[in-house]
Amino acid sequence: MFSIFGCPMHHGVGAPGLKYSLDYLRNRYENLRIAKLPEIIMEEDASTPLKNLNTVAATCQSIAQYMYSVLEIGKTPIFLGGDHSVVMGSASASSVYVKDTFGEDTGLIYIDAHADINTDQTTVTGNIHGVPVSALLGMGNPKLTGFLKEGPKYKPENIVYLGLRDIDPPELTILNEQKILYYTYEEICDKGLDQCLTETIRHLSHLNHIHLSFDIDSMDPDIMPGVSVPVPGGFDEEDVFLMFRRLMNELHILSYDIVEFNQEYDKGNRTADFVSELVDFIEKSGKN
Ligand SMILES: NC(=[NH2+])NCCC[C@H](N)C(=O)O
Ligand SMILES: [Mn+2]
Repeated sequence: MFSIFGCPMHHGVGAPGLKYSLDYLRNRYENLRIAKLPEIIMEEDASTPLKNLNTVAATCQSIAQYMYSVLEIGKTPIFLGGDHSVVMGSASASSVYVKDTFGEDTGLIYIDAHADINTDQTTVTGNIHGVPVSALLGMGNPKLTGFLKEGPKYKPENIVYLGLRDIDPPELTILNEQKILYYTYEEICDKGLDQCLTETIRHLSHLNHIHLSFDIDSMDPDIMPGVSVPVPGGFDEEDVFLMFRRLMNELHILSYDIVEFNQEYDKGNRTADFVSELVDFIEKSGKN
């Protein structure tokens, strides 16, 4: 059984459209009349380049607690953003739950145009949705590395990225230093998506639990314009359904995120409709 819930996080990027985008989905689609966790607004100080740090941290902590309780009652979470900073809450919950319950590590599949692996030392924008993966690795500001439990939540060898096409230079250094497996969109076009999925599946097949985090900006903004940080090129609908179908059939997916839908930039509800269809697809394909 699935539990679908969301958080209209926007303080990780500061795009105002994200504030109402989750409500837009909730009002428009019957399958998305979902539980909603609020952003928890905190007092901020100016001691860090990370914008809205205390607010994002408090909100991620509440996401992590809610998600952990969903996993505890045996449901499969499908979590809707908000900006991608929310993955620090959701993916932390999956990792801590799996460690507490089975004593095992969790894997992370990150489908995104961006690597989101800056730190407070490397970020140019100061937007926290650009740093969550380093936080999950235990790097960067300590306010972002202790959700539910102190310390790293994922090992670099248990992470795979699919579809990167906008990597900041310091992010490339971190990806290579950490020896994280990543497929750029260009490489996927060269090799073929099926081959890259086969390799992804092989790389993660030793894991019994995987968190799948899907950023809509991994898709071509000409097709899916409703995102805050569009990058030219990217996946189409068919690619995304193929990825989800194979990953769901051939790996053990414990939990899902779908993030970064921004209604302000959508055209003719194309992106909104797709979010609803993707949730439907996951629910129908899910074996549980
Ligand atoms: N989840 C996203 N859309 N992330 C975009 C990050 C963009 C850029 N790399 C930054 O650090 O700000
Ligand atoms: Mn992202």
